[in-house]
Amino acid sequence: MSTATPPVTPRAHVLVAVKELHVAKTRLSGVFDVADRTGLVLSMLRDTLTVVRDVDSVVGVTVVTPDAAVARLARSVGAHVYADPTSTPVEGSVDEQGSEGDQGEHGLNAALAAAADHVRKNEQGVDVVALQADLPSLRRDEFGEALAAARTGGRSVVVDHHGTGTAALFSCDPSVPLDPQFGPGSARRHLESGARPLHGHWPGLRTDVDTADDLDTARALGVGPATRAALDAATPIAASPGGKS
Ligand SMILES: Nc1nc2c(ncn2[C@@H]2O[C@H](COP(=O)(O)OP(=O)(O)OP(=O)(O)O)[C@@H](O)[C@H]2O)c(=O)[nH]1
Ligand SMILES: C=C(OP(=O)(O)O)C(=O)O
Repeated sequence: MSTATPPVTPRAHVLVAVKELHVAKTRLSGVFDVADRTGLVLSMLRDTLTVVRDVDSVVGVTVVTPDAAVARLARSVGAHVYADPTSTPVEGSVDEQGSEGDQGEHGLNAALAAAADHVRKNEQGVDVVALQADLPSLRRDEFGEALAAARTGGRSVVVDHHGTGTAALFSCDPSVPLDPQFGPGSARRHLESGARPLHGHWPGLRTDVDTADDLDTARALGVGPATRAALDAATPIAASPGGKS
């Protein structure tokens, strides 16, 4: 009789954080007005979530946000919603909301850490991933390969295409906190805090869009259908007569 331990089927829960839309993508304010920036953020989020939810080992996706429109989009593509514990609650019912106690920490990393704790409390043994929300060129096979590479243990990171930011942060050991340290220069912080760099040719996964140059890079790689439609509908400021602001 075999005494071999059956292989553990990989199970990952992906966290995607999005701030209030009206203050999103400020680095694109010279290219698009706030309406087009909002449309672009939502379309990139839709494309990112649509790819990720179809990856075999992904058993759940949670969008971490204080924004009601972002929450509605998340639910429309089958994601859960976790309201930022550090900002005004999302209108209407949310799946979960950070407690008042989280008010002591602020911003993105507090929100992601709180959401990761919540997911791990409810889904024993699941791997947790913090993934950027602005990956319009992300491909299913890339994310599947990165997840498989992360599963070799512990906490790991996919560095972005600039070599300074973080495209994705993984913790594949329930005893290892995700410990998100996103923000400018986050790749160094994640590596210095012990995350393993994951090496793979994943251009779509590594191309998060924050600047006009990033957008050109993503366009060259090819973007998802929602992002393509948003870009086709947008009016770049330089192209409009008198310039929109
Ligand atoms: N839920 C949540 N998401 C955040 C917060 N701060 C930033 N984010 C998200 O984290 C990612 C990186 O944030 P930033 O680079 O600061 O914001 P951005 O909108 O991408 O771009 P800029 O405004 O040009 O800096 C984006 O997807 C943001 O929407 C926060 O406090 N809460
Ligand atoms: C937040 C980050 O990146 P960006 O500001 O480019 O979205 C990051 O790389 O940690």
